Amino acid sequence: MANICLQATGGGAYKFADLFKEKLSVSLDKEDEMECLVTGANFLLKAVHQEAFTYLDGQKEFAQIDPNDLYPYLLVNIGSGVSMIKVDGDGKFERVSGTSLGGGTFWGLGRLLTKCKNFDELLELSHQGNNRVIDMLVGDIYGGTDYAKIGLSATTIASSFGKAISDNKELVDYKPEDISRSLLRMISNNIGQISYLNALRFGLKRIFFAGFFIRGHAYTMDTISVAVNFWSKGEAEAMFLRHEGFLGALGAFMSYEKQCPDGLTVNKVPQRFPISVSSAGNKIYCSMNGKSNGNESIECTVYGT
Ligand SMILES: Nc1ncnc2c1ncn2[C@@H]1O[C@H](COP(=O)(O)OP(=O)(O)O)[C@@H](O)[C@H]1O
Ligand SMILES: CC(C)(COP(=O)(O)O)[C@@H](O)C(=O)NCCC(=O)O
Repeated sequence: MANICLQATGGGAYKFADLFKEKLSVSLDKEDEMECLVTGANFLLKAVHQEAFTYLDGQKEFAQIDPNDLYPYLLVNIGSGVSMIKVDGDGKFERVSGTSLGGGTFWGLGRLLTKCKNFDELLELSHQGNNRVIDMLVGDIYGGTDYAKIGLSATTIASSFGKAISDNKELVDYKPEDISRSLLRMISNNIGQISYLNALRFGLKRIFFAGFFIRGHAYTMDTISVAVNFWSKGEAEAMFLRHEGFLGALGAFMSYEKQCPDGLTVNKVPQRFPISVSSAGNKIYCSMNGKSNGNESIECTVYGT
């Protein structure tokens, strides 16, 4: 069997390399995860029409991104954990921060606390939940009133899951949907806050949130947006990417160009839309056809030799 080599990234490219080789005779060419995330994000933000959008109060608004005025920005990738990367250009970046409280925390704690069998079920539950049942609000502490002097309204979460200490209840007394909702808010709020602080630290105006954790979920995006808005006192805005979960894969895919400059003719994107990233005989395609209505997916096809 011919030896196929695939560009791969992330921990899995290391963890499963032997398995791919043994079972499929496929070699994994390991591409750096941060580099791939940045390459993927830069490509999408420059080439895809209506890639970035804001999301607040259920309103999705596409952002006009000028490819010539993209940098610097903060890229926040929420996978199992969270990486925060300051991006200054193509291939120019620094991972400035991160947090271990990420998508894995939401899914892991959620699984333990609710017995949900999969991520989608847990996410779905959060739709119906009410976090006030479990979260301790400022009003719970201040007898129903705001703490206006320091800018905290009665409905602000004072302590995530804090009500569980005073309720004399057991886990079984809480509804899984309320637990899921509190958990989602806790994780999303925390990520939003740390991201904003890092943007502030480096004077970055734009924060793009991506990663498979987001999954276009309204409440997740809303919570992150509110957190960024709250902590920045309205100065900063969270932005999301339509192809949020595929930055790394896209970056790894695009590294074919770097790996095989002679054997592959990769066309530069001639215009922002429609996309025709690559064409290499019968080896690689990355295309998005037709007029954009904001809902297309990008198709990437890789053929081994
Ligand atoms: N169908 C799903 N199954 C499991 N996790 C999912 C799913 N959809 C979204 N997620 C979220 O994505 C996270 C993993 O993101 P991913 O980018 O794949 O991380 P990693 O790079 O660590 O593999 C999970 O921790 C979970 O929060
Ligand atoms: C180690 C990782 C880069 C791996 O990426 P992931 O698979 O989570 O997408 C990421 O989980 C991470 O940045 N964790 C946070 C570590 C920290 O800064 O505390």
